[in-house]
Amino acid sequence: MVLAQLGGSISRALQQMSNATMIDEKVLNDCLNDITRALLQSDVQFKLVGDMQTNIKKIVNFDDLAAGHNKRKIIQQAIFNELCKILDPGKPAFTLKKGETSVVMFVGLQGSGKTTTCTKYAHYHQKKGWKPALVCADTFRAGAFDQLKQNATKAKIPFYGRPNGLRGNFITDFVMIDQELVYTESDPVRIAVEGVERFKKENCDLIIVDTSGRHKQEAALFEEMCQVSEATKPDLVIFVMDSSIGQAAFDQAQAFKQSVAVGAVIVTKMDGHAKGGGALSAVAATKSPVIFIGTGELTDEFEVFDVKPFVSRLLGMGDFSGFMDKIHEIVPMDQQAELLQELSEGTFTLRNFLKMGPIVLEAISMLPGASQELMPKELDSSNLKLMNESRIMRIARGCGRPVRDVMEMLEKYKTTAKTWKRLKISKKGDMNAQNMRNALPPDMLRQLGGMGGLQNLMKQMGGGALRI
Ligand SMILES: Nc1nc2c(ncn2[C@@H]2O[C@H](COP(=O)(O)OP(=O)(O)OP(=O)(O)O)[C@@H](O)[C@H]2O)c(=O)[nH]1
Repeated sequence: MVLAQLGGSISRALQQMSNATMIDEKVLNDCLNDITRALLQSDVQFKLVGDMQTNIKKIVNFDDLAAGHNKRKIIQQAIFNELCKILDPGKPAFTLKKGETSVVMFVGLQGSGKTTTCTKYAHYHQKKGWKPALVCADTFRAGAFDQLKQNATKAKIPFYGRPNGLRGNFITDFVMIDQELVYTESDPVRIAVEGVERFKKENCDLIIVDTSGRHKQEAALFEEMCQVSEATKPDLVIFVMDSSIGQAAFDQAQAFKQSVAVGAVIVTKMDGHAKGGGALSAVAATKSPVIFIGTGELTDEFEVFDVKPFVSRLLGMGDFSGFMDKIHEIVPMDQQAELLQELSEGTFTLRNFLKMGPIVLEAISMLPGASQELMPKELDSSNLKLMNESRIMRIARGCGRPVRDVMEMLEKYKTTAKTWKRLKISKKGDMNAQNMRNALPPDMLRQLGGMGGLQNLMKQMGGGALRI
């Protein structure tokens, strides 16, 4: 997972501070230096890091803190808040209104994942009862229209666009497709307007306009993007950003923000292993909220983004509400009672694991102490006793998959079952602080401020007990 390394480094710095017998200015400075180093190594912009350090020092002023104050907690909270501040501009994104047509335009650098994300966004809203449509105003990249057409067809979403003619010195009006002459259009403004008008007539309530990828150095393409925006008058412009973007992120994002009215951000490829700090800087540059993240190439590998649970997860403190949402999403209604029964007994069968698929690992990664950084280590070091060699070979032959795949699946199952057993969720689906305490590694519990800190955290995350 992107930012896993940064999250791990910050958690370790906090952990070291927690281990100190007394928190004084030196301990705080050491902790802040470690965090600063980790942020800079992850490509977070220098100025952002400097501001963060200054703000934390202002909040944690040892002269002002009376004896008896829990300095450890105040420092942790200040770091948490500062990380949230980078990602949260403090204003909500435009919300689509049912019964009205909204036009949403996607912009971003080349290859950031706009076309893929347009379909994900449309599909997400389609599932929620919207009537979305896709318009391909990317006449620059050969194959962009075909990609959108293919994605849209698969997701059963209406689309509009034309195969692109040649750009540059030659503009052709026709191309041969499947032995037929097809009229092409290379003016993205015209296509965007035609598409929006058509879908307005068809009473679509969410019209998504995909545009070409561009860099700030490409003045003509930036001008073209402004023209598409002026012509279609989008209610919301979404800046799509690849999470692996490095140091150049801040300037690029700022250039987009200065040219069109970026109102929200979607960060893609969060399933990768990039450092991710550049993406944090770019989000800050847009001063717009992140609304979704892309977690894979598939259409439903897309998550609503919430700042606090995300930062909490990044720091290894877990995202309980996200965990429960995921479980709710992946377990069919009619199977939930059976699963609850198993969870209440602290058991988790292989059958259940297979039913839920690999996505369960994603859910497990939201639990405290189960950071993405740690999980592969756990998987690699586990030894499965249940299955002997001949059984594994037989399963591999039976399903026509390599033995390695079977082994990998069993290892994943074992890790999942172990975490599940530790959690022991009640039959009603409650996960109370006591259960959590049992599930947490002792170090982590100390870092959260003991049982009291844990109870507070659970309150913040949606009540003392969370329901499935
Ligand atoms: N792993 C992963 N891959 C992604 C994600 N989102 C997009 N991709 C992949 O990124 C590549 C580029 O995605 P596109 O959607 O074509 O990007 P684009 O921004 O439309 O590209 P241009 O139109 O050339 O600017 C494709 O291979 C996608 O499958 C994601 O969340 N995770």
